[in-house]
Amino acid sequence: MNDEFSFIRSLIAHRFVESERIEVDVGDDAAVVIPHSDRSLVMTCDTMVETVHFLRKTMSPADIGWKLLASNLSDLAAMGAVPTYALISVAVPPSWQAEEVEEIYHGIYDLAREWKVSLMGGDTVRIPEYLTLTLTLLGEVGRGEALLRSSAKPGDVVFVTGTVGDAAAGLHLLLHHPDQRFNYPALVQAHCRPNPQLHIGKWLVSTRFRPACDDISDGLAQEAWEIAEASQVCIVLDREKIPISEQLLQYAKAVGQDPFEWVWFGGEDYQLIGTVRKEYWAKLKETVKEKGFLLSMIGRVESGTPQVEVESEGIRMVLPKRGYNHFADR
Ligand SMILES: Nc1ncnc2c1ncn2[C@@H]1O[C@H](COP(=O)(O)OP(=O)(O)OP(=O)(O)O)[C@@H](O)[C@H]1O
Ligand SMILES: Cc1ncc(C[n+]2csc(CCOP(=O)(O)O)c2C)c(N)n1
Ligand SMILES: [Mg+2]
Ligand SMILES: [Mg+2]
Ligand SMILES: [Mg+2]
Repeated sequence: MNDEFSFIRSLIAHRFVESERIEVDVGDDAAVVIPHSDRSLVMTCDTMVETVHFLRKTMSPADIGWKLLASNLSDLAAMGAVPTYALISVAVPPSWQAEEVEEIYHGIYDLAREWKVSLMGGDTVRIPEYLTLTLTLLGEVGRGEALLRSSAKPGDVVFVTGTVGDAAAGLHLLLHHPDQRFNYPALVQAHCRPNPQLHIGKWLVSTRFRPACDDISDGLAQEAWEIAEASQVCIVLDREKIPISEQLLQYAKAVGQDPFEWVWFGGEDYQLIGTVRKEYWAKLKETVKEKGFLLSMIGRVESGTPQVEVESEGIRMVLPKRGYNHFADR
């Protein structure tokens, strides 16, 4: 890598781009697109830093690219939005080769193609030590239709998509028992190649039930707390109803770990947690089967102190407001 500009050309050479609304493409000082006049613009941004979000031994370059876009798509899914355009900033240290960064872009493009996200530009700089990637993602949702953390109401049902805790168990496996990776493919997949729940987010908007919604990046407990606080309600989760995968239970047993540590506090599942009026839940559940989505009822919303409680065998306890926190040790 000895020329910034030819490096950028090689990165964007294979990009996915599909839009009739592009007025000025990559190559000028900024990109220009024509907005949809009748839809609201949704904006989000997430960063991945080597040593904090990945190590060379936990994820391949293509996995890193995939997950960078997936974590952003997941925030749009949580808003019920449809993704459109992305910008990527890469800060490359001397320890990373140009070809490896190109591999990262292949991972990004694989997922971008799936969701029709057009890469409209970015920035490329050097950094002394650790690879750092930031993706900014734009999307759209109907006016006033975005799903909010603040719309949970007493009486609502709490739901979650997929299974939770797998990504954290996968990380544990890749760090401590990498030789076991082929025995627990779902855990490795959950950590390295999460699937953002955009179909479900979009469908939730289309029902017009106005559910509350949040994506699980920092852990089920943390995200449930975020809904409880934003909506000023008490969320009561039923421990026995939390969807946990067979592989997570098997792996936890094999390595003598408490599965619930990953389930509650692990994070990076990129599933959705939300709440919806009780009378709409039955209707949701019907459609879910037809569509092949995995959606589980895991609790209820009550009035009272804004917090999260867990109920198990008739005993209720406050679930600690804990999850992944970048500054927890400061
Ligand atoms: N440095 C920042 N400057 C401005 N706004 C920020 C900054 N960091 C976060 N935010 C905003 O704060 C809110 C919460 O951010 P947060 O990063 O916790 O969301 P998230 O992407 O859902 O979580 P995660 O980062 O765990 O995926 C968002 O609206 C986000 O845009
Ligand atoms: C090597 C390594 N160590 C720890 C973790 C766990 N981890 C890092 S960031 C994060 C929360 C989501 O990030 P953010 O809040 O920035 O979106 C989690 C659970 C990892 N993935 N890799
Ligand atoms: Mg964030
Ligand atoms: Mg989020
Ligand atoms: Mg996020």
